Amino acid sequence: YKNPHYASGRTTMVHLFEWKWDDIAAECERFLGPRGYGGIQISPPNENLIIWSHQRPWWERYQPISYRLITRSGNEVQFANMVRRCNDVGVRIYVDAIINHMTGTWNENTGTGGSTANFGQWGYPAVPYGRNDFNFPHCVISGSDYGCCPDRVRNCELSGLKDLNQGTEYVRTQIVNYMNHLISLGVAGFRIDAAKHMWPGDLRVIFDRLHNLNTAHGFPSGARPYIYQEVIDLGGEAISRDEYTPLAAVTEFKYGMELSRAFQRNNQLRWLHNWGVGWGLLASNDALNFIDNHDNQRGHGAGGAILTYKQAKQYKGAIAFMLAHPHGWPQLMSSFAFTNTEAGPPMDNSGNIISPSINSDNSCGNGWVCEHRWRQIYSMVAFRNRVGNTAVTNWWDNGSNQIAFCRGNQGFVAFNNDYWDLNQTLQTCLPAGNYCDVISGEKSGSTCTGKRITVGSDGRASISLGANEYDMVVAIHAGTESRL
Ligand SMILES: O=C(NCCCOc1c(-c2ccc(O)c(O)c2)oc2cc(O)cc(O)c2c1=O)[C@@H]1CCCN1C(=O)/C=C/c1ccc(O)c(O)c1
Repeated sequence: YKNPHYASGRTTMVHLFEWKWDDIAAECERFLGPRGYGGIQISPPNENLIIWSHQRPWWERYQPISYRLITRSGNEVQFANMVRRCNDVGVRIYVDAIINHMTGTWNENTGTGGSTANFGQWGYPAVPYGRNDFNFPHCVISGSDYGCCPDRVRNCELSGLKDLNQGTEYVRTQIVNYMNHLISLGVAGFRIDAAKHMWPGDLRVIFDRLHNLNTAHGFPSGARPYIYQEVIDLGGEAISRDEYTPLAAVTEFKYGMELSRAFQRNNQLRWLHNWGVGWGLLASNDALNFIDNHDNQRGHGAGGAILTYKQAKQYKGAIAFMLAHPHGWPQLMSSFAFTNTEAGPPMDNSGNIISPSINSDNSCGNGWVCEHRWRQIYSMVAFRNRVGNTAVTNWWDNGSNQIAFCRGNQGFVAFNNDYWDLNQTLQTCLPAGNYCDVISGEKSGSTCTGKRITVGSDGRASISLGANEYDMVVAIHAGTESRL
C-alpha cells in the first residue's frame, strides 16, 4: 500500500482541491500530463451534505450523506471520464476517502445528489446506515482526549460528526464496496481522512479487502492501491502515527511544519544537511510529505505558521527544497484564493463551482491560485523526475541560510535565505556545459530566459543568488528543460 504506482519517471502528486471532474480531465491533457506530474488527489467524490447556513463551506465535503458519486465536482459519468483521460496521459487519481464518519447535526438535511438523512436517528437511507452502524454510547471527543484516551478518540464523535463503527461486518462491507467501485473505475489509491479516529485493526481488515488496481487503466497485475492515512501527529498525543505505518503510508505533518519554520528563518537552512529521519520524520517510503494542505493552509491545522501561496517567495523556496530532496513522496497543494478560512470554492449564486480560467501566461483566473502552474514549481517537478533516486552529495553551506547540494550527477540546487548575496564557485556535480536556471527562467531554443550557468570540466560553476532577487533558489539539471 506504499507504492503510488506512478507512470515511469514521475514522482509528484498535486491536490486539485475542489476542482470539478471535467476541469481535472482537461488539466491532465493540457498541462499535468505534458509537465510530468504523477498524480492528483481529488476532493471527496461521494455525496455530501449541503450546508448553506455557512455559505457552502469547504468542509461540507467532509460530511458524507451517501457513497453515491455525485457532488459539486460532477457525477459518476464525469468521474469515470476524468479517470480514463488522466490515466491515458500518465496521471494517476487518488481519492480522498471519508470513511470515519457521516454528517454532523444540522437544520438542512439534503445532499449534493438529493439524498436526505435523519440525523436524530442516525438515519442515512441512501447508503443505508442506521443507529446500529454507529458507535454506542454516544460521546463527543474533547480536546483533552487526544492526550489521554485513545479509545475516546476512536469511538467518540470528531467535532459532532456521526461516528461509524468500522468494527461491524455491515459497515466494513459498505466502505469496502464504495472503495472497490472506485478501484473498478481506475483510481490508483486513497487518502484515508481522519485515520487517527479509526482503529488500525479495522483499517487493516478494510484495506485487505480492496481489489487490485484495474489493469485496464495501465496498472501492473496484482498492484495494490496506494494508501496514505491522514494522522495528524506532531507528538504529545496518546495516539502515535507508528500505529499506522505498519498498514500503509502516513501523512507527515512534521515535514511542512519544520520546513515552514526553516524558510521563515526560525531555523537556519544549514541544519537541513541531515533532513530526513534525523529530524524525526517518518521513514522515506512511509511518508506522504507536503508543505501545506487544505486544512493547515487555513491556520487551524497542526503546527503553527505554515507557509502557503500567500508568502510566495518563502513558499516556493520550501517547495523547491521538498522537490529537490529525495526524502519521501511529495504532494503539492493547489488552492483557490481565500481570506475567510471557512469559505468554499468560487461559486455562482446557485452554488455551482466556477471553473478556473487559463490566462495567456498559463496562470489561472476566476479565483484559482493554481500553484502547480507556477514555473518555479512545475520546473522543480521536472527536476525531481530527472534526478530519480540519486543521492544528496556535495552539501555546501555558509554556516547560515545559504545552502547547496547535488543529486548524483543529474541535478544541482542552491538556496539563499540570508540578508546578503550568495556569490560562490560551487561543485555542481554536472557534466561540463551550459545550463539554464529553471527557477529564474526556462530554456527557450538555445537560450535561457533566466540565468545561464556554465559548468567547467571540474563540475564547478559560479553561482550568484542575490538576497533581494525575486526567488531564493537556483536549480539546474541534466534534463532537456535545463541542459543546453
Ligand atoms: O472548527 C472546526 N472543526 C473542529 C476542529 C477541527 O477538527 C476536525 C478535524 C481534526 C483536526 C485536528 C486533528 O488533530 C484531528 O485529528 C482532526 O478533522 C476533521 C475531518 C473531517 O473529515 C471533517 C471535520 O469536520 C474535521 C474536523 O472538524 C471546523 C468547523 C467544522 C469543520 N471544521 C474543520 O476545522 C475541519 C477540519 C478538517 C476537515 C477535513 C480534514 O481532512 C481535516 O484534516 C481537517
